[in-house]
Amino acid sequence: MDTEADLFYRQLPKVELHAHLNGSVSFETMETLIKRKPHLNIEHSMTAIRRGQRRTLDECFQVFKVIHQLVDSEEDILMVAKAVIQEFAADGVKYLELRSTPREVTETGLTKQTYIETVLEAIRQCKQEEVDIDVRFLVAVDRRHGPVVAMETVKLAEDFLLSSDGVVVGLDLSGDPTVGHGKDLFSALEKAKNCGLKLALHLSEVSTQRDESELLLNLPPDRIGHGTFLHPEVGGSESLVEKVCKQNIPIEMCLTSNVKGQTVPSYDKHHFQYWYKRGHPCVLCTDDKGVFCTDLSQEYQLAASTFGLTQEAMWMLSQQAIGYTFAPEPIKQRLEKKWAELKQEILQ
Ligand SMILES: CNc1ncnc2c1ncn2[C@@H]1O[C@H](COP(=O)(O)O)[C@@H](O)[C@H]1O
Ligand SMILES: [Zn+2]
Repeated sequence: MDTEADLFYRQLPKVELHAHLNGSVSFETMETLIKRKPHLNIEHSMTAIRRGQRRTLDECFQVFKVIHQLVDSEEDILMVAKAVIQEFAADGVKYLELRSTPREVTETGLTKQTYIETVLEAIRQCKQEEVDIDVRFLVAVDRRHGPVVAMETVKLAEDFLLSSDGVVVGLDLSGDPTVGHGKDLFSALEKAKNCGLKLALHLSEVSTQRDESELLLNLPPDRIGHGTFLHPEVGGSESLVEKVCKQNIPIEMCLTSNVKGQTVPSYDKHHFQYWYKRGHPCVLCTDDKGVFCTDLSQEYQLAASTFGLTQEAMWMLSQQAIGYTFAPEPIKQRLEKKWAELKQEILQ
């Protein structure tokens, strides 16, 4: 049965800024995908990491390979994206920045261009169906694919920035953090920034990325994903912390993802504590709600119970996230208004 706290966190209006499309596919949608492609012999246990289970980060990336086999056509992408948007809305998310890596699949005729178009179509259909959520899209660069692909992806993202009516707002850098070096991607990222794309970069997700983060912070990114190993206590450095603080770069924090992916040893050791205590901009996110079996309400509740934060403090945290979105000013004002209207009703 739901407790009063469960209800509060579900009702709390929320902003989700770090969600990978194919990592966000729910159990129910996965069921449909598995049934559609029985020849692949994929079981649920291969696409999600359940309660109490842990995986190495490397094993997490194997999971994405399996999911990509299941989601490989325009039809799949449309279904998955619509379902993910509806699920976030049902969880009380009022503003969502979804990110995904455009893929090409010869067998199904999928191109990177149609991949993005299909995600945008899903966003359009949800809007038309009056799903109560504002959705924007970040085109993702998979670091494993190297500088040439990165540059191509930036060009594609730039086209959509100009033609998507404000839906495409930025660029994400993600993929296995143990592969490649950010120095090879610097010029692509710089180009993206110069053409007006906002940058949300996975930084210092593992401990071996110190030099890379030092370099990429010079861009600077508009938001940081994870930033798990930036501070000196875990092998980062004062200089990294100083760069992040001076430029006041918000950090996207994904508690369950980091604990299940074992880059953080336990919830109470999560670096949210370090940055939150300093009053640094922090935003709670899910990362991959399907793979890690979570949702944003749960992440808020988890942070509150782990770090002893009041409902008032959690309200503040969700409201402040509006300021860290890549949405234009009028949208931010609309969200602020929504939060103000709901406050009396929800926060007693
Ligand atoms: C767990 N921490 C993580 N660290 C880095 N990259 C991650 C990630 N979780 C997901 N991705 C990135 O998102 C892709 C899946 O969604 P899309 O196919 O793009 O929608 C993964 O292949 C990886 O590149
Ligand atoms: Zn991520």
